[in-house]
Amino acid sequence: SLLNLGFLLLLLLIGSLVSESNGKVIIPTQYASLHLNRTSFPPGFIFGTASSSYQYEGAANEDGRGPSIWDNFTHKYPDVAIDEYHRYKEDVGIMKEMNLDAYRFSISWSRLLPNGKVSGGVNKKGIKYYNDLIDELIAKGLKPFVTLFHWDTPQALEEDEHFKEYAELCFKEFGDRVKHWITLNEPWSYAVGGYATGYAAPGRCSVWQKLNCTGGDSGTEPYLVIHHQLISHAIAVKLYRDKYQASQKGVIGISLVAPCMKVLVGKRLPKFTKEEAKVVKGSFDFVGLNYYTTSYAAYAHLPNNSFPSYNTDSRTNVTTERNGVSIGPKAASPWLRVYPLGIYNILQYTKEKYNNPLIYITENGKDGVKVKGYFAWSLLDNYEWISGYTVRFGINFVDYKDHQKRYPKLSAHWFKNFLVK
Ligand SMILES: N=C(Cc1ccccc1)N[C@@H]1O[C@H](CO[C@@H]2OC[C@@H](O)[C@H](O)[C@H]2O)[C@@H](O)[C@H](O)[C@H]1O
Repeated sequence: SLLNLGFLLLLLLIGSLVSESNGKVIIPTQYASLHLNRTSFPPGFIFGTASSSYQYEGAANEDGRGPSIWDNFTHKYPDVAIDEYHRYKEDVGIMKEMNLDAYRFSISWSRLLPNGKVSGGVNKKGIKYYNDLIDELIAKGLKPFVTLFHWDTPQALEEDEHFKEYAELCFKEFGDRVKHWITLNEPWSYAVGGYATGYAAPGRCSVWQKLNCTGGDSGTEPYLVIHHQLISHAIAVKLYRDKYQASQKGVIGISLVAPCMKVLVGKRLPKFTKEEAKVVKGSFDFVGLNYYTTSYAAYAHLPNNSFPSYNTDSRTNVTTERNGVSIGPKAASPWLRVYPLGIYNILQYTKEKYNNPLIYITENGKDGVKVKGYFAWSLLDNYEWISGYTVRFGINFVDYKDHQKRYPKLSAHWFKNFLVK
């Protein structure tokens, strides 16, 4: 089924990319004859789509939601996103219509805890929204896969850390029906975008890099942020395992992209204490892998007197081409090339290096290992962080000029037929 999953990703990517540009999908002949459908996958294999609260919900200042660092970073934009807060029933209907099995979404921390902490008050309307969404998914036969943190830190918390009590609130309020928890989405992206390059909220980096940052230290902060995210993740997993897993019978993991970082950072790399290491080690029932693309990496010499920065620590120059030849067909985003073999490679690497863990592809994906599920990013075109609405990752089109109306792209039709039970 590795071959099948490889072609699945390729066809979905081609379908979603080609159809958005000119409406026609030309599946190369060598794939057109593929009788690919869900029966090519093990029984119980989960097919879903993924989203996140800040990119989908909108209702940014409605029903008691507090500001997140992204509201701050984008100066209150987007208020609407794609309005899933008001249209979730319609969106669950689209998932049902597409024969999907599951929906991966994230909870807005600042919608539940507008001031970031339980002591600051729990927003009952926020609790109600997620109960309504979870109940609607289950009523339509879809499994909720819930991400606790998808980058939208409550602005009130920029100063300190209360992830554990937020996680406990979610386990208490939703854990009777949510059986798949993802603590963090891509801690690497959050730390690098937010603290090494400043391209993402809260927009910090070393001022000498001239990347429009107002403050920060790209040589130390990205590592501290990842370090504390991993500890927060592990503490939440320990809480779930100690207090909730026996009665609620769910599983908990983390969604990662796959950078590798060791010796080069030296003493700037924060150390885990013995107690911390004990809690972090093995703190997952499954690994969520987010795969988008693969790039070339060539050695890049760093002049001796350079200031330390995450951005140069790997001593590599990452490119999409080698000797003028692209690694794969261009996709909608400048950094994205279609390279299905990359998902095979990262899955095999994860299997061999991390003792063959259970894996869900939580954003775009593939197989050859214990892969239990595949979530396409994304169900709908949405607010794509620093690219706003200029790139479209949805397998359903959203008409931003006509009240966020949803329309299936050709890839949605293809996926629906692939998923017929
Ligand atoms: N976006 C990332 C990781 C990343 C970070 C900075 C630059 C490139 C890629 N990961 C996942 O990719 C998805 C697609 O990412 C888009 O890729 C193209 C970029 O131009 C755009 O800004 C980004 O949102 C996001 O919507 C999900 O929320 C996120 O979990």
